[in-house]
Amino acid sequence: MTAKLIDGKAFAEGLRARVAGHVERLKTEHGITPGLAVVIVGHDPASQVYVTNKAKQTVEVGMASFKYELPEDTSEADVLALVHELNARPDVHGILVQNPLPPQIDPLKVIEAISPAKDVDCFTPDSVGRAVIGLPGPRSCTPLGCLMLLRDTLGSLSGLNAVIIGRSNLVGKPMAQLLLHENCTVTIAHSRTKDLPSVVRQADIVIAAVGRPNMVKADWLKPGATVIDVGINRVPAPDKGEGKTRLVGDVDFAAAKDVAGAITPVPGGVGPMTIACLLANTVTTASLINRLLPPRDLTA
Ligand SMILES: NC(=O)C1=CN([C@@H]2O[C@H](COP(=O)(O)OP(=O)(O)OC[C@H]3O[C@@H](n4cnc5c(N)ncnc54)[C@H](OP(=O)(O)O)[C@@H]3O)[C@@H](O)[C@H]2O)C=CC1
Ligand SMILES: Nc1nc(=O)c2c([nH]1)NC[C@@H]1CN(c3ccc(C(=O)N[C@@H](CCC(=O)O)C(=O)O)cc3)C=[N+]21
Repeated sequence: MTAKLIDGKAFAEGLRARVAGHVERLKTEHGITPGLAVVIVGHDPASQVYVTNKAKQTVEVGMASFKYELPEDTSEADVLALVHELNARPDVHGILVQNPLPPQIDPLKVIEAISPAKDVDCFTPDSVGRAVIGLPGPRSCTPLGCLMLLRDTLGSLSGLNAVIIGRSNLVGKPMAQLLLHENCTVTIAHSRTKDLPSVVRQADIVIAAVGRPNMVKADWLKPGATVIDVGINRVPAPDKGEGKTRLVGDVDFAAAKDVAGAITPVPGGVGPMTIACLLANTVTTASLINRLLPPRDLTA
C-alpha cells in the first residue's frame, strides 16, 4: 500500500489566498494594513530560513512585515524593551519572537511581556488559557495547521486515538488541546515514555514533533494510520554535493509511506501551514484590535 501524500504546500497556498482577500478588505474598507513583527535573536541558520519565508509571504498577502534581527549576545532587558515598543505600536498587530532564544534570555519572561492582543503565536498565558477552555482567540500556528490537514484528510476526528510525540509549549501541548476538542483520545509521549513503539502502534493519528531525523520507524505504525510529521531537521546530503544539506522530518518517510494511510512530506507538509496560520492569526488580531469582527472562515 502507498499512503496518500498530504500536500501542505498546496493547502497553505489556498489559505494564504483567503488571507490575502481579507487583508484587501481590511485595507480598502477600513484603511487598516495588518502588520506582523518577527523578532529573531542570534544567527541560528535554520531559524533564518523560516524568518525569511515568513517575511516574504507576509508581504505577498499584502501585510506589512517588520523584521528585527538582534545579535546573539542581546540582553534580556533589550529584548523585553523591544517587545514593549512593539506592543505600543499601532501599525503592528502581531508579534512573534522566534524560538529558541539564547540562554541569557528567559523565554517565559519574553512570553509574559507580549501583549495578548498581539499574540499571534498563542504563547501568552491569556491565549493559552483561552485555547484550553475553548474561548475565541488565536490558536497555535503549527498545531492549527496540523489540525486543518487532519480534518481535510479524515473529516471527523471524533473517537480516534491520537499519539503526539513531543510535549513542547510550541507544538506538543497545544496540539493535544486542539485534538481533545475534536474528541480524539489523546496521548502525549516524550523522552521518558516507556516503549514508545508500542504506544505509537495504538495510534490512528501520529503527530511527530521531536526534532530527531527519521526517528519514527515504519514498524511503529498501525497500518493505515495518518502521520503528521512536524519535525524539521537539516541533515548532510552528500549525494547533492560536498557540504550540501537537505531537510527531513522526524519520520522515516521512505519506509513509513508504505504502511501509513496518509502522510505529510518534509518539506512541503506542516511548515507552509505554520506560516499560513500565522498570517491568518494576524488578520484576526488586526480585526480585533480595531474592534472589527474577525473573519470566521479562515481557519474554521
Ligand atoms: N514544521 C513546523 O512548522 C515546525 C517545526 N518544528 C520542528 O518540530 C520539532 C519539535 O519542535 P519543538 O516542539 O519546538 O521541540 P522541543 O525540543 O521543544 O521539544 C521536543 C520534544 O521531543 C521530546 N523528545 C526528545 N527526544 C525524544 C525521544 N527520544 N523520544 C520521545 N520524545 C522525545 C522531548 O521530550 P522531553 O520533554 O521529555 O525532553 C520534547 O518534549 C523540531 O524539529 C522543530 O524544528 C517546530 C515548530 C514548527
Ligand atoms: N515563536 C516561534 N514560533 C514558531 O512558529 C516557530 C519558532 N518560534 N521557532 C522555530 C519553529 C519552526 N518553524 C517553521 C516555520 C516554517 C517552516 C517552513 O516554512 N518550512 C518549509 C521549508 C523551509 C525550508 O525550505 O527551509 C517546509 O517545511 O516545507 C518550518 C519551520 C516555526 N517555528
